[in-house]
Amino acid sequence: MSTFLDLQHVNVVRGGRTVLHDINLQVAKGEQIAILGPNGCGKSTLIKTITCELYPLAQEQTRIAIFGRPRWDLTELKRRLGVVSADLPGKPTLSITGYEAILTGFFSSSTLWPNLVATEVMRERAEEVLIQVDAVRLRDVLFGEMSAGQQRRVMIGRALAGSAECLLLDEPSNALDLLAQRDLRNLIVSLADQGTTMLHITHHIADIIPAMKRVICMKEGRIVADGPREDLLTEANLQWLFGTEVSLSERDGFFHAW
Ligand SMILES: Nc1ncnc2c1ncn2[C@@H]1O[C@H](COP(=O)(O)OP(=O)(O)OP(=O)(O)O)[C@@H](O)[C@H]1O
Repeated sequence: MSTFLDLQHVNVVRGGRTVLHDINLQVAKGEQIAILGPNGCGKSTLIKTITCELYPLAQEQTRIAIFGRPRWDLTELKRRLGVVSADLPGKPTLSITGYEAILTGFFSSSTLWPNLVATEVMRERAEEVLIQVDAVRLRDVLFGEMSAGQQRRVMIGRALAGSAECLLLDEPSNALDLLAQRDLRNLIVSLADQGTTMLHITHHIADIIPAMKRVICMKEGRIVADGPREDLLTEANLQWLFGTEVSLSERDGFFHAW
């Protein structure tokens, strides 16, 4: 199986402090992985390192390869990686429709600026994506008038439109109500069924869908465990990871923690 990501001995500094320590991580194309860890342990920093928004310290042993390549044109990399977070997109996105928001994925832009002309092929693909992410009803709704759950759905469509080969999901279910969380989870299940490579950061254990067979645990800037979900989604491990009492139950392959 070919490799999506290969990080070796990666250290990242932010604000003068090392926040990622000696990260070693290999991800094959087609894998679906959950990343868990307490606030501030470096999960988002890891995603930003993969998207080349942050760079590791240049050290002798450090290696970073994304889709097998150490160097990237950032526009091309942005197209091949679909990042979806809970952050509100910029102001220009708020006044475009769901359909237009999906089209912006082809240009990695925040809106359809006048110089960006969508081809017929792009338009057809955007219509397909609306169906793929079950957002046809949001086609003509202004992004700024959608609920947070609807916006997340369209943002996943935007990421997929540009033919992203890997989805990097950074706590996309934050601030969603129970129904929107479930809808988003179902969408992630269907994308996993289609073989989409995914790295999914979440604080909601129930978001770690059964297809995510590999779980990575981070603590204080380090990967402290990387293994099968059945070994790591245990009360003892989550208690140790988060430093608090955790009760866990399982139903239909989904875990619930409280
Ligand atoms: N812009 C920044 N400048 C300096 N330090 C930062 C910056 N952003 C984050 N950090 C620091 O980097 C460390 C890792 O932060 P990061 O956001 O990657 O953690 P996280 O695991 O994603 O947290 P959370 O679960 O709260 O989103 C933290 O100590 C944080 O304070």
